[in-house]
Amino acid sequence: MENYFNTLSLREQLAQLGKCDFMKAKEFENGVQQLVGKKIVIIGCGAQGLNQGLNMRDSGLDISYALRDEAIAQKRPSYQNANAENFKIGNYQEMIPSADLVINLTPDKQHTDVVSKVMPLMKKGATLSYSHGFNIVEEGMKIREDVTVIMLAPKSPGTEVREEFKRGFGVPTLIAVHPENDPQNKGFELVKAYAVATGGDKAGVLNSSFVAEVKSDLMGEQTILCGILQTASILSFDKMVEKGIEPSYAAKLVQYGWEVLTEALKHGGLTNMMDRLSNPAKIEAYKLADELKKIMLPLFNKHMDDIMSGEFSKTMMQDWANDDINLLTWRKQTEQTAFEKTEITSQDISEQEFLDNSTLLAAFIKAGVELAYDTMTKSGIKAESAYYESLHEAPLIANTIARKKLYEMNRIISDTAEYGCYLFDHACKPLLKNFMEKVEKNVIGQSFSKTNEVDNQELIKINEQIRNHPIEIIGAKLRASMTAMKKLD
Ligand SMILES: NC(=O)C1=CN([C@@H]2O[C@H](COP(=O)(O)OP(=O)(O)OC[C@H]3O[C@@H](n4cnc5c(N)ncnc54)[C@H](OP(=O)(O)O)[C@@H]3O)[C@@H](O)[C@H]2O)C=CC1
Ligand SMILES: CC[C@](O)(C(C)=O)C(=O)O
Ligand SMILES: [Mg+2]
Ligand SMILES: [Mg+2]
Repeated sequence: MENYFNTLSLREQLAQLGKCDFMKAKEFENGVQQLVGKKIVIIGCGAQGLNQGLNMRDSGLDISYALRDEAIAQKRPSYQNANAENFKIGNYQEMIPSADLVINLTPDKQHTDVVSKVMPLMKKGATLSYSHGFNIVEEGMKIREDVTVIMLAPKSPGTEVREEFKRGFGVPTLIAVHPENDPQNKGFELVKAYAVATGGDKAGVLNSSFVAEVKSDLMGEQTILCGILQTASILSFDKMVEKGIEPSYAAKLVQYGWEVLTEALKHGGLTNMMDRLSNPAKIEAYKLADELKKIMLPLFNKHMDDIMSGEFSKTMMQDWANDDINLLTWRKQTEQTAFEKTEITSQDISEQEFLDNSTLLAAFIKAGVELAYDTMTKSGIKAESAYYESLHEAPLIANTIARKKLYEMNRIISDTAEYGCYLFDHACKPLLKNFMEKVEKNVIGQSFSKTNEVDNQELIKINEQIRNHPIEIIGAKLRASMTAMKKLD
């Protein structure tokens, strides 16, 4: 098997990377009809498997689970997840031959093995689905010619796929049909119905390609979504403690600060998030973000280049072949950080106090979102996709940190995202050493506004620059169609 993207001509690479059509509500008029009465079998019942299955069943579809024999025999968490929700469960031999749609929601590392086992059992003309295109694009997996291959990629952790659905909303979703596997020309209608069943149509669906999904998803998760949040959490916590802020207060400020800031981001973009700061703090956050962008640009470019060339996937697959030695070591190290181990204070912190005392966190979000968006769009990824993959998803990841810090984020995201997040984090922290040495507690841990005045002309210029960044333009357009978006409880 060879990297599919690298086998394409440049023309075809650009065409697939640039495929990204924002779908109108009326294109979903048929609802879930195409899947009603079809037997849908999900393989794996983890972060995506469980939550997509629950949404699809609530949408009136026939959902059951195929688990590997040992998961059933040992009643592993996947079995317990499916069983507790009263889903029908069986092994591959029992479940796959009668399935019309098989949804592979096992970890990316397992896809070649799982798909190779499942493919001979699939009935003629059935459909196989993925939620991330790594196996097809980076590993070059070939699927039987009679099988239709589709992808529905929620731009969200699995837990939030469910939470947003329960709120009557959804998460932005990329859908695609693999051009090499659509023998009956039915993939598009099926995957549209699948998007309605998971709730994606309420938040925004992009008709995209496997290639565009993989290259943008890997970039978003490694940089702004998980990498930046991890790096900035650890550095900000350590800085506060070094400057004498009570550790339990510092831990709480970081754990929940991301959620407060990105809730403002979700509803009104960077403009609204920055407007929620005091004017002196906004100016300071803007300046810090500018510095951060200069320092981190080469790292963002490196991640994008390595993702595009296949270098990233090659090194991660070497780790797979090496029993995940790097992933497991880095996971353990993250569990041992002082931020992770510090109990949070029971003291109440008001929403405004979170905003006032987190100028540096706001700067990290602004720098990370704009850099991720700019790097992706300069590499051929479309604006809508880059927006979902940076700004819109950041709050959904922040929700996981608010539950149980970085442990929860890294547990909920895919192993692929977790690996890329650590890779970024380890390269980023040393780059930020000099920057962090200059940081004082007036930008993290305490309020900036008390001691500072505002130059009106400077503020006007900064407001204009924040509002006119291209991500704010596309964001306002996309959010205008998110009429069902709800605020956090
Ligand atoms: N995590 C997320 O939120 C997101 C994930 N995705 C994509 O969704 C897919 C699923 O990821 P995710 O939900 O994180 O996966 P998980 O890590 O949650 O694992 C899913 C399930 O796979 C089963 N599994 C593990 N190894 C095997 C194997 N060798 N054979 C069969 N089953 C196995 C596990 O059950 P058991 O070990 O009990 O058999 C587990 O319940 C990936 O392609 C990922 O990139 C896309 C968007 C977001
Ligand atoms: C951000 C990580 C992710 O891509 C996701 C939740 O969307 C993943 O692979 O888990
Ligand atoms: Mg993703
Ligand atoms: Mg991912």
